[in-house]
Amino acid sequence: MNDKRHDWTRGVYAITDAQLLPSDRQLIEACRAALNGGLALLQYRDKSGDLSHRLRQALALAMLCRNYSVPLIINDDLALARRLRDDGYAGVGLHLGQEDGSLRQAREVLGPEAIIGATCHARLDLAERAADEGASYLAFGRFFASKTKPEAPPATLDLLAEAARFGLPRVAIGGIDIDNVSQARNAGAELLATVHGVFGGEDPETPVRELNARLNSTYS
Ligand SMILES: Cc1ncc(COP(=O)(O)OP(=O)(O)O)c(N)n1
Ligand SMILES: Cc1ncsc1CCOP(=O)(O)O
Ligand SMILES: [Mg+2]
Repeated sequence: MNDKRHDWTRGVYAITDAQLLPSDRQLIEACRAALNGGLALLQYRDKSGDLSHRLRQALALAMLCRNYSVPLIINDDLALARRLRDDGYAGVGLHLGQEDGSLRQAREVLGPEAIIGATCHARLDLAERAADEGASYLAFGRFFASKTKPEAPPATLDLLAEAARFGLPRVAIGGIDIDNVSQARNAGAELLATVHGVFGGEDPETPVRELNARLNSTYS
């Protein structure tokens, strides 16, 4: 991470989706537009299982994010995050769900500076364990109906206030869009993560700017 001024702990956290962005060109152009709108974090989320495809796309996104001083978060894949950091992309981090391996081990592999996020669903016990194992942020949700993961377990917004005790940035995820982003923010989320809220339309820059307009005045 080469720009100490970028505060990744608050704002819009966009997550890519291969169904919405099927080609390399669509992925890069959409992420460039979203970054122009002002992202706190960008996550590359690929479920193809094609490791060469994943490496090619992740390298392109790591180059792009470095130009904007925005950390790129790799979903699921510790080896890929490690490869990118070893290749000089110091801002690259990792997001781990409950089925994606040990956060403690990921912290040992990636070192103390890497951003490593954890899925906590609607459970404070998972948040406590993740915090103990070295998580950089805690993700809760889904709070609203999700087009991307309708099957994700539901959570209620009061959970976010309870999660303040861990002293880590709180991420809200699941159906986050311009109509409910203020609700999630006012409930305590510092980071607002979304797939369709940013990449579901034609031009990602506009929704990111609109989300930021709702959020910026709420941070002291
Ligand atoms: C910021 C953020 N929060 C939650 C998730 C979900 O992770 P996970 O439960 O591992 O599910 P998949 O996204 O891997 O299908 C996330 N990716 N990012
Ligand atoms: C990855 C993930 N984890 C819980 S909900 C979700 C999907 C978020 O996508 P959307 O913002 O389109 O609901
Ligand atoms: Mg996962």
